[in-house]
Amino acid sequence: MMSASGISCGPLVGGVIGARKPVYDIWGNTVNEASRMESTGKIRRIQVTNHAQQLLRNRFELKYRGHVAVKGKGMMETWWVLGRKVTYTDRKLYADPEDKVGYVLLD
Ligand SMILES: Nc1ncnc2c1ncn2[C@@H]1O[C@H](COP(=O)(O)OP(=O)(O)OP(=O)(O)O)[C@@H](O)[C@H]1O
Repeated sequence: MMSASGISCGPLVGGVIGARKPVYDIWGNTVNEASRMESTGKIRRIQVTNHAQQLLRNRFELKYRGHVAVKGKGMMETWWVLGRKVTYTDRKLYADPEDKVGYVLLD
């Protein structure tokens, strides 16, 4: 199965609604943004908001996408998540022991 993914970070409200058939759901601007990151993204890519990128950038390799038109929000700056950053302690993942920093591509 091929899918696009989106991530946003921020406040939201979660809870169970329904008496006969209770379901847990989440609501808020953050949820809508995450959904828009998915719907304006690309297959096999992870698109994230500015706030999410700030929280991820120390541990993940990101690439600036630019301004994206988002329904209900206007233009938003977004980033692609390329993969996890590999640190010195992860060097065993590399054949070259001197290759101290790199990243693992997701695709
Ligand atoms: N709890 C949730 N789980 C998954 N997706 C959600 C959730 N809440 C909102 N969304 C999705 O976030 C998007 C933005 O929500 P919004 O309230 O702006 O809807 P809308 O303006 O009617 O958008 P659309 O035209 O996409 O239906 C919608 O596509 C909606 O399906």
